[in-house]
Amino acid sequence: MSSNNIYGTNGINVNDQSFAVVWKDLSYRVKHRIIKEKTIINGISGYFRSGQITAILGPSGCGKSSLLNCLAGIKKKGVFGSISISTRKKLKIAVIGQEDHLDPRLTVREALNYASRLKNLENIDHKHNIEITIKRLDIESCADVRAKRCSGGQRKRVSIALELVSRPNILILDEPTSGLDVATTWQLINTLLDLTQQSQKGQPMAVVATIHQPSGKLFNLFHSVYIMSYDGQCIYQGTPQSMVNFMAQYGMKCPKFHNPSDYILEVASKEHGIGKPMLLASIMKIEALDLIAHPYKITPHFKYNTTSDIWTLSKRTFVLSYRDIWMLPLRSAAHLATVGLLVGFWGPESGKLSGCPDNFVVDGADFVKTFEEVGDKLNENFGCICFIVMFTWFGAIFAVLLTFPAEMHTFLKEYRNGWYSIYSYYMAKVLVDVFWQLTIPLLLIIPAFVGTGQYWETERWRFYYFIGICLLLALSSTSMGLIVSAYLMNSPTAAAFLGIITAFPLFLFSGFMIPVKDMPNGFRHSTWGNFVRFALEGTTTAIYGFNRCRSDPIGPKKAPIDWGSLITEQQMTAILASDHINADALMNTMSLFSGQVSDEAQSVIMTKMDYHDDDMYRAIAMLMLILVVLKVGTE
Ligand SMILES: Nc1ncnc2c1ncn2[C@@H]1O[C@H](COP(=O)(O)OP(=O)(O)OP(=O)(O)O)[C@@H](O)[C@H]1O
Repeated sequence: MSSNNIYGTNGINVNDQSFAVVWKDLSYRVKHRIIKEKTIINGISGYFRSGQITAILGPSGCGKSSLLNCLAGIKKKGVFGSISISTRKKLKIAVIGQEDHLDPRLTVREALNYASRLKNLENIDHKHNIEITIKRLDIESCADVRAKRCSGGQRKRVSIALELVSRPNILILDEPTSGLDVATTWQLINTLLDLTQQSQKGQPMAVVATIHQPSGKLFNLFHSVYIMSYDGQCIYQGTPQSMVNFMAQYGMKCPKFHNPSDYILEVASKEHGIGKPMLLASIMKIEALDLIAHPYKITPHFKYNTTSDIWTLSKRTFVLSYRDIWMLPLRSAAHLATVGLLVGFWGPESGKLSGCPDNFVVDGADFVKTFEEVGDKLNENFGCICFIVMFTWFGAIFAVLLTFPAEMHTFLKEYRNGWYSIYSYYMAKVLVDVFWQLTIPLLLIIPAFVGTGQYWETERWRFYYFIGICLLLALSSTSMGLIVSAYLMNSPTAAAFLGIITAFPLFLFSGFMIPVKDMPNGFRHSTWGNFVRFALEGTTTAIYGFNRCRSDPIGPKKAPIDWGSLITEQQMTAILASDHINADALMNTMSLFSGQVSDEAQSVIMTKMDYHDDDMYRAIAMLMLILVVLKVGTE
């Protein structure tokens, strides 16, 4: 090994207390539409070690963030080469991305409290831990302020504090100084420097950060700098102080009074010609031949306390949901306002008619008129039930589509940093969601059911089944919302659009427009996955099925209708010849109606829609099945 070699075992020697991470011939390639494969990181080597802060610099788009993601294990696909570590001990890695993703609804102290409880497995004094962290990061002035009110610099510090509550061994930061003024940047880097010097349970911390164009003074603060060129290659690693000499060795003299970091960045972005970064990259490749890989692999290893995590996450999710100043009041107001519209539109008598024989046998009245009136009213009420079902679906899915994308980024950040398992997060979300889903939709379902005069007076169970089916639908739509949001987490507008668009096929094939039995084969089969169909089938059957005609309290029981006496042969001939009466529709409704004038009498709507009592149980079973499938999908 040559004496002036940057790498070499001396450079990264480690003792029992310290550790080093070494990457050799690391490449990162991604699929590309035109050139098939794009190389982002191009066979680079390097290291960082505990007790030091290593700054990664380079022109914009050279692959700094990609390198951090590879080192942190966030990127795995398309990563080639080796990343090794000098210790067998399990090290905690915390990654802080360019965006801080702090929840605006929590104060800094509250956020730290949840972080401390989620991240520390041991039973520690959380209050003490939080106070120490607040002092270390110098965020006393904003400790009791909600995150949205913190300044840019404070937000960066809070992000670091959230990770520090569990004392990570490696802290990886992507552009922690972006958007900060010179003084705040200086303060932040000094805080990071302090962290590397403070022992973490006997093990010093390693800090790696990408930095954009530091001042000369700031550049000299780093223990080690790692410079990348425009094409994802390494052109220098070492102390900032020795960089000028290193470059001068190869004919690249930093002009007097020129900031050395600016000069190497100019070289890195080929401002002084393409040959200079190529030359430095080749030299670094030769130097890296002496870089010795360590025997152990970095394997992010997280331990969880699932029960305690679910409890802490549930508390946090609950606090966040009721602190959302718009969502909860708006959702509640929308449900209540819709009840007003619904009752005003359909009226309190909407559900009174049963569609049973009693409705049609009115002494002295014109049968045809009565039948049409009853049929129309029943259809109107069927529309009312369909509206309740659709609103339940909409209300539940939109609440998720609009709120989840913001939470998703926080979840990903915390999950990747080992705060908790997906299972804990999911369970907490379900527990809290179920609470809201069992309460908010009820603001619409109960008053709408009672206000539109649906039948339940002597058979309360109809009411409970109706509510139960609507709540199952609300749970299913929430799960669907979670899946759509998760897939489209970077595009909440697309998620909301998809949410609106899916309403149409769900509604169209729910059986409201055309009874399922009358749909063409392909469409009919597709309705097996349509939870709106089953909710409509279940709720309608709960109201009109199960011998409603026998227990119908409206009017005294009448004798079965004698069609022959109601419509004489001459009348029938006249009906068939009439231009005013739609003979086909009349015959159709009459035939439906004649089917129920028996001991098995059932509401005409059941006959018309081809619903049977068992359909209610099938609807419940199908909604549960769809819910399970969607919940599995959510995971
Ligand atoms: N998955 C991907 N598919 C296609 N291109 C990608 C992918 N990931 C990164 N890139 C490209 O790789 C290059 C490096 O990206 P990266 O974010 O690592 O750069 P950077 O040096 O951190 O940039 P900046 O300093 O501007 O944040 C960019 O050109 C980026 O567009």
